[in-house]
Amino acid sequence: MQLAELYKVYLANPRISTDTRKIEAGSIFFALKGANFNGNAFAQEALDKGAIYAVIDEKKYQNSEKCILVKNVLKTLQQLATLHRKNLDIPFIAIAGSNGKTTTKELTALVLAQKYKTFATQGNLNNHIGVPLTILSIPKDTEIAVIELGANHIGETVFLCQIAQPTCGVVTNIGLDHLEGFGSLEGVAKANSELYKYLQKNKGVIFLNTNEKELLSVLEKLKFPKKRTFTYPNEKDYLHCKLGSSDFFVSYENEQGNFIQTQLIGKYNFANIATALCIGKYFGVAPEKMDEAILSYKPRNNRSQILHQNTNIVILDAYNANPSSMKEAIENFAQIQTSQSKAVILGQMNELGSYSYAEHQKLGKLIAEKNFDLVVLYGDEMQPALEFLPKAYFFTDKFSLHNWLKDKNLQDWFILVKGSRGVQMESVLDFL
Ligand SMILES: CC(=O)N[C@H]1[C@@H](OP(=O)(O)OP(=O)(O)OC[C@H]2O[C@@H](n3ccc(=O)[nH]c3=O)[C@H](O)[C@@H]2O)O[C@H](CO)[C@@H](O)[C@@H]1O[C@H](C)C(=O)N[C@@H](C)C(=O)N[C@H](CCC(=O)N[C@@H](CCC[C@@H](N)C(=O)O)C(=O)O)C(=O)O
Ligand SMILES: Nc1ncnc2c1ncn2[C@@H]1O[C@H](COP(=O)(O)OP(=O)(O)OP(=O)(O)O)[C@@H](O)[C@H]1O
Ligand SMILES: C[C@@H](N)C(=O)N[C@H](C)C(=O)O
Repeated sequence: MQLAELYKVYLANPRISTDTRKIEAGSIFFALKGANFNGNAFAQEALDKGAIYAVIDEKKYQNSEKCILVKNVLKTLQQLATLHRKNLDIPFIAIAGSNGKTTTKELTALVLAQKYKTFATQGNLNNHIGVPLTILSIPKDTEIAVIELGANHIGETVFLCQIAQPTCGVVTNIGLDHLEGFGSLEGVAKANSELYKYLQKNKGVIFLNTNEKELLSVLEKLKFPKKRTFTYPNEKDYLHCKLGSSDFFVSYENEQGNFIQTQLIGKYNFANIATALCIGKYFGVAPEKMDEAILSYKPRNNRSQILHQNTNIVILDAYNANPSSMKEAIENFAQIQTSQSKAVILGQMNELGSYSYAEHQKLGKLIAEKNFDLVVLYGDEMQPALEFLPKAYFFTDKFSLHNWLKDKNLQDWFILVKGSRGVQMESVLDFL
């Protein structure tokens, strides 16, 4: 079937499913191929469960007129999203960068929703499949879209830009994430500059955190026109961060000179808040409405959450980890004043490739400088950190870690839990 024809089918039934385990009746099923399954094999099941069409790319599975045969299902999904985006004449704000994309995206969407019908990426659906699915979920009456772009290799951001066609964009920061794929910090900078280059070519606007020196140097090299850059802080900047030491939530000073206490911890989250306010200001959202929006945001899903776990207070920051975000989280944890004993329970940082040894070693050094009362490390790749931490407890299997924590029976501790997604450090919660 031709793309234009498929687009008509989509417009009449604008819901897409890719998974028969959570299929929506009335949706069009796209049979993707993945590491574990061939989606084509689920086409019939999708139709049986209420999908109105199944888009497949293997003829042998075409056993009804409801099966639409295309050359490549993934490419078709991406092309359909590109076409749909072209037909949405609204601002698209792309959020890229090493750390803080999802939080910045959530805050920005809440701020913009005070004035516009806003649509934002759900959860973390930010890759070559997630971005097309996001775009194909955008309702017709949407006035503004906030789209997260994820990447772990060079070329991926520009590819996603061609689908999402952003009119504005933010690179949150350039840090040491996904070094295996990006190759180096320069690689991370190059990958993120793909968004800037796209916006440069298409006369877009960028929102810039001028505290991020790496971003400034990328822009300098690109000679991005200043008049299309909306920055913070600037001369008239009204935002000041105040990190209380007794209450650890981030406060900021608003235009009226009042301190707004948010539900977010960590100075790093101030940058995310400031970006959202900067974008809101650009789009004319009233300052008091923006404050309301920021105040309402409470992080979920393992991202810098504060939990009261029996008698312990836990900062659960186990959504992901890389050298930059680990450093921020540890420094923030160290500066919080409390009478409680402090423990860090940290899982290994994934996707660091040849940097893994040295970066885990550096992490060990940083932790040692902070003199926490208890250090617990998990994962094979954490081993080099032990060089600086002779008293740390180290585990390479979850069963032993959990049993040890259960026996230790920590009471009235202040605990930071962080690690890469792959090591799922949130599992320790049941033993705290
Ligand atoms: C293809 C797919 O969507 N897979 C999801 C699926 O995985 P599963 O292992 O079960 O199956 P397969 O992938 O092999 O299956 C192929 C298809 O068959 C379907 N199917 C399977 C069984 C069945 O009974 N019925 C079926 O219909 C199946 O649904 C497939 O369509 O399920 C998993 C559990 O829900 C999903 O995790 C898996 O999703 C994959 C990983 C995915 O890419 N999903 C995107 C929608 C997405 O955006 N996911 C984000 C995470 C993005 C991310 O990691 N971003 C990175 C940077 C980008 C890196 C990029 N280069 C990359 O490679 O991704 C970042 O740092 O932010 C998310 O889920 O949060
Ligand atoms: N501005 C920031 N600078 C450094 N680290 C940050 C920043 N914002 C968030 N983090 C850290 O990153 C973790 C994940 O936050 P968030 O999900 O917002 O980032 P992300 O870039 O979307 O991550 P991912 O690419 O994995 O989706 C947080 O729990 C926190 O530890
Ligand atoms: C979860 C995914 N978005 C990510 O950031 N992965 C890195 C490698 C991690 O989990 O730390």
